[in-house]
Amino acid sequence: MAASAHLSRFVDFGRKIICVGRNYSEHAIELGNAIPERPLLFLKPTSSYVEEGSPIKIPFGCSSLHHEIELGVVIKSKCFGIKPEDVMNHVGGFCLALDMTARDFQDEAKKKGHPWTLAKGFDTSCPISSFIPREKIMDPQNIELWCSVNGVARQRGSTKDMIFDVPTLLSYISTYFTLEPGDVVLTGTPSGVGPVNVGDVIEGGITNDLTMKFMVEK
Ligand SMILES: CC(=O)CC(=O)C(=O)O
Ligand SMILES: [Mg+2]
Repeated sequence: MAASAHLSRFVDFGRKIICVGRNYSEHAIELGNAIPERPLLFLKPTSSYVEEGSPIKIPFGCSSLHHEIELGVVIKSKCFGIKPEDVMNHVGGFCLALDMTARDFQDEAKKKGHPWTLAKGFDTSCPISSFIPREKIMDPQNIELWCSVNGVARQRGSTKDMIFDVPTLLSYISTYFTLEPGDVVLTGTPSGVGPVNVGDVIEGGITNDLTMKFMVEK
């Protein structure tokens, strides 16, 4: 099956998008958050997906939309309660994603102890790259991710610096959620997150490999 066909399958099937927060200590610190003792999870609806060629839209009432570049892991087979040493057998490949975050909504939710659903799950909050087959990424803990806005570097980080590595994350998630083909796990963002405005162009990439580009619109 062609790589792009695989991508449209996971979008069309409407599977889960499970996100990990605060998985890089520098990022947790830059936003004044504690380093988590276990993975911090939240969900995005599948209506948040946006592919290259379509814009990211600033949600109504948001005055601080932030980019967060992240490595995504695409699940290929159903599993539940899987050990870290076995869980990679259920990974079909990877993708690059932006966990677009309405930071003002999130700050308000955090203060009130409310969920992050609006801040993280609005339409177009999950821009996603083409599918990267598993064989192209031999070691998911040695990937350099970058993000720029209007050609100016904002984020650059290595997946070596994740607090919880990919097998640990997937195993933890599978303790509570059945992972299914087409599910995507966003593994958290390195430091350097920041605001974007109407007309900005966000580019993201994996060094020496894939790039993706998205315009920001009202
Ligand atoms: C503070 C956050 O928004 C957490 C998050 O999404 C992350 O990637 O870290
Ligand atoms: Mg994130």
